[in-house]
Amino acid sequence: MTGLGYDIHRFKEGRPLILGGVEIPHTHGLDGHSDADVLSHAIADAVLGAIGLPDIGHWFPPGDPACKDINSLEILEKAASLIREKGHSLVNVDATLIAEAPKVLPHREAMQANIGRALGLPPERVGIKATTNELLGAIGRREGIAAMAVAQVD
Ligand SMILES: C[C@@](CO)(OP(=O)(O)O)[C@H](O)COP(=O)(O)OP(=O)(O)OC[C@H]1O[C@@H](n2ccc(N)nc2=O)[C@H](O)[C@@H]1O
Repeated sequence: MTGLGYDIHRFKEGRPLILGGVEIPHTHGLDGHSDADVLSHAIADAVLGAIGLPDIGHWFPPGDPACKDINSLEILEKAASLIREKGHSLVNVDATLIAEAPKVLPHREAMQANIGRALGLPPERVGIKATTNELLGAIGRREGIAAMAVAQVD
C-alpha cells in the first residue's frame, strides 16, 4: 500500500529550524506546537495513510500540552510502531522539501539517518529531496517551508 503526506509551517524568528531531527542554521525556525519539523510530519502522515490510519493530528492533537515542543522523531516512531502493531512492515519513504532557503541538502545524510532510525529503516530507504518554489507564492516569499511525502507499506 502507498500513503501520501503533506505539511507546511510558517517561519518564526527566535525558533530553531528542525528538519528530519537536524537543527539547521538559519535566520528563522518554524512555528508550531511541536518542534515544527515539517519533514517528519509529512512522512508520518504518509506512513499512517498507507494503512488507512488517522493523521498525526489525531495521535498528537495540536494544542495538547503533552505535545508541546515534542521532538517529531517521536511522532515518526509512533507511526512506525502502529504499522508494526497492525502486522505491516514499512518498505520505504520518499519526501520533498519545498523551501527558498536555507539550503537543506548538505544535511541530507543526517536527516536520512535520524528518520531511518525513528522508522526502523536503513538510510537508503529514506528519500529526501528539496526544491525551491521558484519565488512563487508564500514559500517563494520565504514565509515558510512545506514538505510532501509518500510511504510504501507491505
Ligand atoms: C505536530 C502537531 C503536534 O501537536 O502540531 P504542530 O507542531 O504541527 O503545530 C500536530 O499533530 C499537528 O497536526 P496537524 O494535522 O498539522 O494540525 P491541523 O492542520 O491543525 O489539523 C488538526 C486536525 O484537524 C483535522 N482537520 C484539519 C483540517 C480540516 N479541514 N479538517 C480536519 O478535520 C486533521 O485531520 C487533524 O487531525
